[in-house]
Amino acid sequence: MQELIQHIEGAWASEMPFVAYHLPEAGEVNCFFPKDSQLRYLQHYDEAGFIFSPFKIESQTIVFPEASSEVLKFKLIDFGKESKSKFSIKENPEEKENYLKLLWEAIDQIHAERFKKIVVSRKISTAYNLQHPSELFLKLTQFYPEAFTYVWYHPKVGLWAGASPEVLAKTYRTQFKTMALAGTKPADEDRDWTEKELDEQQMVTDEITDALKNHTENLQISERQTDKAGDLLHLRTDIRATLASSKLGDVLKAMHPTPAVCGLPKEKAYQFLKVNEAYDRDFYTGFFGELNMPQHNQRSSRTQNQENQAYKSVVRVSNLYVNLRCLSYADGTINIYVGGGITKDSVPEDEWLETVNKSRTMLKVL
Ligand SMILES: C=C(O[C@@H]1C=C(C(=O)O)C=C[C@H]1O)C(=O)O
Repeated sequence: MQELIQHIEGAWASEMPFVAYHLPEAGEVNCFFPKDSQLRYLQHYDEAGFIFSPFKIESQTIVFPEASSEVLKFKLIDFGKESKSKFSIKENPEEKENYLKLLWEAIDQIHAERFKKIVVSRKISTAYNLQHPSELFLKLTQFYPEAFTYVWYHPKVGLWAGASPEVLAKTYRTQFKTMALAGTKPADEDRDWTEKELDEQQMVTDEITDALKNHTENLQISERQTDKAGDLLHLRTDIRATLASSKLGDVLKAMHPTPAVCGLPKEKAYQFLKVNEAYDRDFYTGFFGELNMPQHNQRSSRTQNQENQAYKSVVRVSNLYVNLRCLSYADGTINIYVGGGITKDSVPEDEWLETVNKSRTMLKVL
């Protein structure tokens, strides 16, 4: 653990890129330390490494290639540091008014039947002196063991950190998994899901299923369930399929941005957001994670004349998550990114409150 902290702090102090991450419920932390600070972009989805992809489809995906990085694993130890942060941000009335205006605009457009759903968002900025990214990362792993937690840094981009509950794509050989995640309520709110929330989540399931139809076989859709993400609950449907002749890159192109983070119809919603959201989402609602990284499986095989014999197989797997419940940091400023899905039944004040609740996921670790 001490070694992990030293590695992260060493890279940070010498302004060298790194990523440290923890997959849901995993026993270890993985890290990439690229050997130089050149910014590399992904050319093809056959490459192996850790990728960091922005929301905008026309922008390039950054890769820390496996081949030119030091790739390390560290055992994760529960260090029992449950100290909640006292850090808070005062509500800014002007920010609230602007966001309510954006929400009304989105609702008006839905009533005018331009969209069925649109996910609007905002950025909350505050002065902050981030000294130790390893501390931030370990708190994330501690508070959100069920999420994909990470801290990512490149000197030419800045630092990002987060705790994402949302799988975009997992692959194991030809097996493909994703999920439709939508609908939000506080975990301590004792109420049923509303029609609005159920409808909103169904739209996401239908659209993802549709996008996958042309690229996969054997589509399987699970029952809908409630999923906990920090202090929030979401509705979730798991979707599995077999990748036929299509490659992961084609599937991602068909899926991203899903209606969990953009809207329906996709292209119109995307254009609306470009014009009406008064800031650049950057990597928020993009995706990130392991691309074609080796997974070592140890199995025992009993062959005809032999005793049990252990053998190792290596399978290349991908684990990509949507970049939600995240923050960025550069030059003494922290930005927390939050949004929510708007449908015809949305109430602006409730949607504002939802973003306030979502911001707590990151505020807790500051
Ligand atoms: C957009 C965000 O979350 C997404 C929107 C949700 C919603 O509208 O209920 C729920 C989960 C995510 O798919 C966010 O966390 O910023």
